[in-house]
Amino acid sequence: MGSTTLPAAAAPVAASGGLRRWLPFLLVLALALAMAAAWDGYWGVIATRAAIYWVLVAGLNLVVGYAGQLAIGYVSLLALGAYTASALVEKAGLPALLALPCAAAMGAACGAIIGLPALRLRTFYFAMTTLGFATIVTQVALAWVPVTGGGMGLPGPELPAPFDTPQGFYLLCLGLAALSTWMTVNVGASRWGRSLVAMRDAEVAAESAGIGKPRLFVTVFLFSGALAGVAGALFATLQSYITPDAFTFDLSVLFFIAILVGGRGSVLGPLLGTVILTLLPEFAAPLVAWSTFLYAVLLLVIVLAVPGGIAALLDFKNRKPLEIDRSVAVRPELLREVLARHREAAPLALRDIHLSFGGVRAIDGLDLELRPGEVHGLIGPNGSGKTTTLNVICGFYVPQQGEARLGGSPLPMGQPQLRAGLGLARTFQTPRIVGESSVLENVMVGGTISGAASFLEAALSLPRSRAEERALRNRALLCLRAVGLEGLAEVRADRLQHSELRFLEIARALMLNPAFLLLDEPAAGLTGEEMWRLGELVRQVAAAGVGVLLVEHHAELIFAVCDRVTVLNLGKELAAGTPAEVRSHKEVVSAYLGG
Ligand SMILES: Nc1ncnc2c1ncn2[C@@H]1O[C@H](COP(=O)(O)OP(=O)(O)OP(=O)(O)O)[C@@H](O)[C@H]1O
Repeated sequence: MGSTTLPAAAAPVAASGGLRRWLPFLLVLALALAMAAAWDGYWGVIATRAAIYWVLVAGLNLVVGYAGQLAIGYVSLLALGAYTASALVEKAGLPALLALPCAAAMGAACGAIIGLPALRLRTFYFAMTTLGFATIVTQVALAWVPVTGGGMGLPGPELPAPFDTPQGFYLLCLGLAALSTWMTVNVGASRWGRSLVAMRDAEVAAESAGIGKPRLFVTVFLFSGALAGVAGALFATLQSYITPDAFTFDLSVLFFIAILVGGRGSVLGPLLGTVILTLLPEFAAPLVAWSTFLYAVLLLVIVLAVPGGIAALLDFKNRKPLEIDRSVAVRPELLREVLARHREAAPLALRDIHLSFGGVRAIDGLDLELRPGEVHGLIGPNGSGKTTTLNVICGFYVPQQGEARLGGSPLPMGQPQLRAGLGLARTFQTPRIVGESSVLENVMVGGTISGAASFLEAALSLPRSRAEERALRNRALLCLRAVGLEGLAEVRADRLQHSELRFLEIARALMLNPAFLLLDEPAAGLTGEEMWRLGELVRQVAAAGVGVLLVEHHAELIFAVCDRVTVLNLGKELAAGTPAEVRSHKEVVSAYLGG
């Protein structure tokens, strides 16, 4: 049996936290502190502006870079934070330092409002709603003269000592920027960050892992809105006087492009992107009227030349070549440990399921029972309804008729994100993975629902969140060892071969400690040897008490590993029984197996 030799790039998994993760940020912080020591009035203002912009971009990065939402109108939240703080200080006499948390609260509330359409709208449609919101904020700022001062504007809050000098204010902004960085790095490396990226690149896999979009998105929009509100209050102080003209569309574009230039799913990249874009106009002062044009050119260059942005340029470890001739060596004996906790053994049954797509009867009165500890094969010609059946069980399709039961309870139709909690795990006909994340991170997504730490606990890296992350990581490594991929744990998943992606998906599904494992054509694209390793793995999963549904075209694999087989034809059961019974069934032989 071959083995996955460790490539240089995939040296044993080192703890990814620690100094290595923080070193680049500490370097940037040291430079920023050196700036405060050697204070220069002109560059000091620019550095202060960069720090303020970063407070906003750090939160926006979770929305745009991690969750992949095109939120291009975030200048509106900057404006709301600025006006909230300025009006509270100027009109209500609130102390300036208390105005900061009020601006954060306003930003959070409006951030959630901006974010709600993202639950239904995608790509440009969502982008347009954020722009629409920005227009509304500007119009209200112009029209609501008693509070905002209209076109005349308002003085920004004046902070008390020690923040009333340019250096003092710079250090405050720097401190808040450092705090935002620390929190967003923590979030990015937690199950919250992985869930956002999984929603962005593999939504159905995320839902199958039990990740609920509404709670995830609302939390992240609240957080990023709060940071934008704080940035707005600081911006108002920096400007000393605010009018609606200060919150231009160019500023919104700057925030957005800083993330694209920096690279998706990274914090360091967008941080450097923000610094570069804040400095750029200073070096190109004569071209200030061309700033929008320059941003557009920069964006085009990045998209065409370095689609992964600064983060991709800095990703040295994924540049090293992987060994080409590598094979997956499964270790089924580890499954006893992976699947140690047994759920209550109960069958999963479909009764009289009917599902049509327009005139196409994909499933036509199907009964099917999956039993714990058995491998149940589902075979049939192309288009016979195998994947549709799997999607009904997983809640992605709602049948027009029939019911599903898990043990004694009805299985709710639809709601795929609730299946993981019921112990149903699956793989996909075409592997659904997050290409830009590491193999280990992809597998960790499968265990998301085992975590209980809140978003805030993750952001502040509190003990429960840290302990859960450690446990999740160790379990993911164990699952990877079981499927023979531990040597590739730190490699970007999109560098894997097709067969490795199949095993990666199985490792991710095993993270759930499932009661039922549903495999959709897991042997497609595998070599003969890999297919038999897969068969060995599947048998051992069932031996651990898990019910397996194996949708396959490889008849020899099905007959070798299944306890029972159902053959579908045109959405109906053509035959069912033991492999020997099905193999000798006349109609099966003529319709599917061939003479
Ligand atoms: N979302 C959909 N919209 C419309 N028709 C669909 C949809 N999903 C499946 N179908 C149709 O339902 C029928 C069953 O498809 P299904 O994918 O379940 O077959 P299958 O047995 O898994 O085939 P294969 O072995 O090729 O994967 C096919 O005629 C297919 O075209």
